[in-house]
Amino acid sequence: MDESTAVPAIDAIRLVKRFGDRTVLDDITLTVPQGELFGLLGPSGSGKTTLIKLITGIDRADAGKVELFGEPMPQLKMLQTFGYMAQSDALYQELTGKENMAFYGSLYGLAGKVLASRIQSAALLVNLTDHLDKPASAYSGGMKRRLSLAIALLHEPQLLVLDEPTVGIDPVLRKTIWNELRALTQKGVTIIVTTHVMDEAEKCDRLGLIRDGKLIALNTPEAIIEHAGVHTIEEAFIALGSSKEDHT
Ligand SMILES: Nc1ncnc2c1ncn2[C@@H]1O[C@H](COP(=O)(O)OP(=O)(O)OP(=O)(O)O)[C@@H](O)[C@H]1O
Repeated sequence: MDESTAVPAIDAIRLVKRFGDRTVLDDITLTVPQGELFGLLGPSGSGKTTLIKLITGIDRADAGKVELFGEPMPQLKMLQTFGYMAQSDALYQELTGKENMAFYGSLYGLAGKVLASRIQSAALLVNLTDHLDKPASAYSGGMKRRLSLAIALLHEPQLLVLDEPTVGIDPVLRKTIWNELRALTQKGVTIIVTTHVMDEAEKCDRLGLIRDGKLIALNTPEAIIEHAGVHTIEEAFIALGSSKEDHT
């Protein structure tokens, strides 16, 4: 491993985030090496999105720090480094799929033939090629998610930050997308993804289990299963990760 790949893609150190007097993230330390497919798993409200927002610099921590590729966050120049797919789609409803992609692509400095070819390949990946000329308002929820994913991929970032990317996407396409995510990591891209889908969690190189703002497990899926003394990630998640909030 050379010097540049030895720098972790994500280095989050002792992160604390409070909303009012409520501590939503409590002393989270997490290092994701380059090329890893890392999954964040946790009950609803456990703090996954908040952690993602601190990693991308969208929100600031009350304590602790985040570095991406050795650079402290937040930092404007780092915006080129990662692609972010938020939980809610930030699409222009009146623009077509292609126009949405062209708009976001231009924000990343893409233009001309390069932009056109990136739009085509990203659209192909998420199976939207035949729908590129429809307005986003005419897309289903799953199509909007796919368009958002395509946008996150457009500038071929070194790091992909995906907050529940496959919600509303059918199982066949989900599989295709996960195969592609794996292919991207094989090219050295780092991916951090939040998910509620257990078979997706099992595809990750390592998982972080969050509960009530604390990282309660951080390991490979196999090691987490073994440590919890169960047979599947779903059982491990229930054994380690269930909270009262989740059973209401
Ligand atoms: N801006 C905010 N102001 C106040 N509380 C917030 C804010 N953002 C998040 N929270 C609270 O922080 C906690 C963690 O929220 P977060 O969205 O990170 O959870 P999550 O694990 O991503 O949940 P889900 O799986 O449902 O998306 C929740 O209790 C939420 O209500």
